[in-house]
Amino acid sequence: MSVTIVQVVWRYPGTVFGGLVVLAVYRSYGSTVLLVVVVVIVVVVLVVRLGYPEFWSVRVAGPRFRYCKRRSVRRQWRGTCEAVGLSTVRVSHRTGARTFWTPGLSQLRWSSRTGMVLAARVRVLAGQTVDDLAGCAETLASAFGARSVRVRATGPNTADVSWLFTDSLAGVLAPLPVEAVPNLVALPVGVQEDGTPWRLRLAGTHLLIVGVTGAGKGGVIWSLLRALGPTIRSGLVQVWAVDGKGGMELAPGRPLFTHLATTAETGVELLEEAATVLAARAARLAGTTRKHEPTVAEPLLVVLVDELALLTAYVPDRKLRDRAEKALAMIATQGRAPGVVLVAALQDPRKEVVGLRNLFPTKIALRLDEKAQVDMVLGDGARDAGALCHQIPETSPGVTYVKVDGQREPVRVRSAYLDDDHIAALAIEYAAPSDPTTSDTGSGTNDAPATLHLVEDEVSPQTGPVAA
Ligand SMILES: Nc1ncnc2c1ncn2[C@@H]1O[C@H](COP(=O)(O)OP(=O)(O)OP(=O)(O)O)[C@@H](O)[C@H]1O
Repeated sequence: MSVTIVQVVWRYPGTVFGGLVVLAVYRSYGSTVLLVVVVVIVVVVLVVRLGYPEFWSVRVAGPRFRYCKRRSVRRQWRGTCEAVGLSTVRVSHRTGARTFWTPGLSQLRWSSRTGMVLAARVRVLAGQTVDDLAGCAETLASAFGARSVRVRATGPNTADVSWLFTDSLAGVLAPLPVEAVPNLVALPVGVQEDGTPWRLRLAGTHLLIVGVTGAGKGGVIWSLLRALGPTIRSGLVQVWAVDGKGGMELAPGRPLFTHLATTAETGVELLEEAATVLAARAARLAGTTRKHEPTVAEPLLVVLVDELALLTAYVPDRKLRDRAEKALAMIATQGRAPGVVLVAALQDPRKEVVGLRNLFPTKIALRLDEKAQVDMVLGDGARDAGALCHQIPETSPGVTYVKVDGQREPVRVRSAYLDDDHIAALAIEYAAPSDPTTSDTGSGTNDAPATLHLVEDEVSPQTGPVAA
């Protein structure tokens, strides 16, 4: 009997406490006072709930929801595992007793309050793999009323499991604060669906950004440029941009770019010049270091190409196309170590459009037309692992799946959005130092001159390396 009472108190502490209070008031003051107290409480609750909905949701409903969900996951974990086939039964040879073994659940906590993400560490049983756990993700989500469940391997038999109860990527994300000393291997450009920042590596990689027209490639590019702002202004990073659409996309940020090419011809010349810089750097660095440290004398060179296909697949002049492909291949295959990074945006991921796809270590896939394109961009198995780019609604530009370095599973993220005013302010605040090597006047969409000199020939004294 006493065990049953303890169990009831343990299971329903709020109800038991409330009942005891009601009983105490009734015994001490009688039924009239109890009625008055109940009416006052009901009125206060109704006034707060209807009159102050935000306060109610933040201070009352939210904490109650989090408390109940956490408790129900903890309590129903074993039963749910049994139901989805993650538990095993072992029978003792000696006594014949049956024991249920369930994957261990630990560190159960709310990792993001705004994003409503309940996270835990799960250790699978001997004979199981993290893939077995991931295979039950949908059932684990519906069992606890979550929108989705993400399973991320942290070891051969452990995984971080996250229950997502709301879509934290539903709203437009305002431009993020700019860090005074940007970290070139973790630039904040948006938010991940668990509410944590989405940070992009730039140094030592190449970035491919793919999405149909209107998918929000611009949001990713401008967020990246914003995060780079202080390094662009100080000259530690130079952005050489090619806008295949005649400057329509990138021209508003003209002061940020050391060079901006707006035609196929000048775009190809710019790529070739970047390849020349790369070759010179590589020859100089050969045998001394394998890692480029950006300095003002030798900055990280970001070759930004918006609509890559306009330089490759759609150029009618075959010679020009071959030159573009040759320069791109050189940058993509050899550019990372000497600090020449390619960031390319593209609408159509088909192989004939970009044969270089596999040379981009970081791939970002926004909304795509067909499900077959998901694996084309993010790699084999990405769609099965949860990258549903073809299901991103048109009403959610900027929502993206990305393979974060070191993670097997694609992560759903959303880039911040910069409107025209933000871009104009960005261009003024973080304008690149004027480059005496170019005849570019910096007014609008001037193309890069046909011949650019090597950056290291013409620059001011070296400053310290950037934080990386
Ligand atoms: N991160 C974002 N958050 C919210 N809205 C966005 C975001 N990025 C873009 N948008 C909206 O979507 C529209 C299209 O975005 P954008 O021009 O960046 O698409 P795109 O993929 O570059 O298309 P295209 O290839 O045709 O240039 C923008 O005008 C803007 O209204």
